[in-house]
Amino acid sequence: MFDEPLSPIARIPELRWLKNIIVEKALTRGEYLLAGGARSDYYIDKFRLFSDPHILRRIARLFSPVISETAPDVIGGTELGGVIIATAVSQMSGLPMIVVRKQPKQYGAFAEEYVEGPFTPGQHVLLLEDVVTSGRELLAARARLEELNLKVTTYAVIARGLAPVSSLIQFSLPRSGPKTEN
Ligand SMILES: O=P(O)(O)OC[C@H]1O[C@H](OP(=O)(O)OP(=O)(O)O)[C@H](O)[C@@H]1O
Ligand SMILES: O=C(O)c1cc(=O)[nH]c(=O)[nH]1
Repeated sequence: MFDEPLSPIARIPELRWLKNIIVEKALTRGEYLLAGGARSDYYIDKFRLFSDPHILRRIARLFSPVISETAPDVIGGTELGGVIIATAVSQMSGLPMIVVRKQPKQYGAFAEEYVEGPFTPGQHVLLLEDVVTSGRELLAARARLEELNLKVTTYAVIARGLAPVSSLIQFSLPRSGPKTEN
């Protein structure tokens, strides 16, 4: 399915690379309000990663063992960053892609719908998110798909909080450094 599938062992240095590239390119320090309402003194600016085609492609490849293990019919992406990841993974895997909006579209053929893209009830969706902190956005997106009778496996690139969500890496800073306050 993939041009050069990564074995589980090969993934370990790749995950080290992912952590290093986050620190090098995407980690910023300051006082931030996060999507879930918590405050944090660091922020992972994921678009600094996804805007680089080489980095995005390499992140997408990290999902190849996840796809082999879960065998989804469709890749799902959460608005906005999850859609970028899902698109890259769809390109890599050849699997079709659907998107889950934060708010329903107000017009057009999909008015009032949260989910766009072709699917069949009963299909298995691998729903991808970029960064998970509380898990609220990802679980809301998952519920939207389940309402449409889809089976869902959720997976994030980065989990930075305590939410019980599978992810490529769990990112945290040392205790003496900045941390999220919930
Ligand atoms: O786990 P949670 O506490 O729900 O927070 C994580 C959410 O925060 C980010 O969304 P944001 O609105 O920053 O991202 P976007 O730019 O991708 O829309 C991220 O993409 C998740 O959707
Ligand atoms: O929880 C968030 O809103 C969040 C944290 C983070 O580090 N990066 C991001 O894109 N969102």
